Amino acid sequence: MSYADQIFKEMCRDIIENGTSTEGEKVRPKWEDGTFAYTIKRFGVVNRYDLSKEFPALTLRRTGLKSCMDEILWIYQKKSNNIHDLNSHIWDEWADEAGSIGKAYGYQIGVKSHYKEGDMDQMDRVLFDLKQNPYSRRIMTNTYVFSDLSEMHLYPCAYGATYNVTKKPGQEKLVLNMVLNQRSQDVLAANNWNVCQYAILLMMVAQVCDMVPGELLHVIADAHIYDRHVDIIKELIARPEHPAPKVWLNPEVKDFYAFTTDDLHVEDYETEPQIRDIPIAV
Ligand SMILES: Nc1nc(=O)c2c([nH]1)NC[C@@H]1CN(c3ccc(C(=O)N[C@@H](CCC(=O)O)C(=O)O)cc3)CN21
Ligand SMILES: O=c1ccn([C@H]2C[C@H](O)[C@@H](COP(=O)(O)O)O2)c(=O)[nH]1
Repeated sequence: MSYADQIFKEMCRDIIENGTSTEGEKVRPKWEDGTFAYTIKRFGVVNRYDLSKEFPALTLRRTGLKSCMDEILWIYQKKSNNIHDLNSHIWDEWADEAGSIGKAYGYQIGVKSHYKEGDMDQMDRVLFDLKQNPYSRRIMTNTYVFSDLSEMHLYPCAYGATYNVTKKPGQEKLVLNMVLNQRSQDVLAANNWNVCQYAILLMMVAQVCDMVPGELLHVIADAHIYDRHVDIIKELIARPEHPAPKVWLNPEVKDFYAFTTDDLHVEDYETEPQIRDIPIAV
């Protein structure tokens, strides 16, 4: 059975049983009808996924893996902050008339910094370091740039990815691991979405650096279930589980900038029915 389902079920039970309600607190997001969107929240959730064992897709309902990858390419490969470069509509509510979400996500990944080897943006620096100095403990991206927050339409939620390489005795290739730091997580709408996204990013980066993907450690400060999602979550975690799907990338791709969603292959992804029209707090 998919390990991601078990982690998800345990996390949701923990939030419902041991979390606290934000009702009555001053909260930011609202539902479409203007009422405040309260949550049950749990501070400090840490989940660990081992990509060498299986891909961390939920089978309790289907995660749109191609759409996940499309958003991750939007941020880390196209380095775009414009929804016209994205094939899904998940960011529409946060875009202005020109389609921009402000100086968030992809914009920050594309900002160049000066290094002694020359000027590089955040993603190029990660690829450079992993190839030149793989055992460095300084390989990361960060989109939570304080000086630009006032120009972001939504502050980055999954804001930091730290890459860390391990050398396993007897194993030919180096293992690439990642810590994903997230300050805020809408568990129903985006937990498995974010997990699968960064799993795919880790697989892409490992492949172009001739490494194998290892562990993805997901650190969440505020893991929450919105009030209008609680009953949906209760029904979801009562569902049966299926085995994890087989997910792989086209092995021919050796350049990070050459990947497209056509290079993602998914087989045997058996799931419980999709939940349509999940309300999103804006
Ligand atoms: N309240 C809230 N939750 C979020 O997850 C979220 C935000 N706001 N704001 C910015 C982005 C947008 N995100 C979203 C928005 C919508 C879906 C959503 O409707 N997902 C559908 C499937 C969409 C698809 O496959 O194309 C789902 O069934 O989960 C997911 C993530 C994640 N982020
Ligand atoms: O990748 C994402 C982006 C957004 N979210 C969720 C987490 C929160 O529910 C909202 C953002 O609201 P804040 O008040 O800024 O925390 O969006 C997510 O889970 N994953």
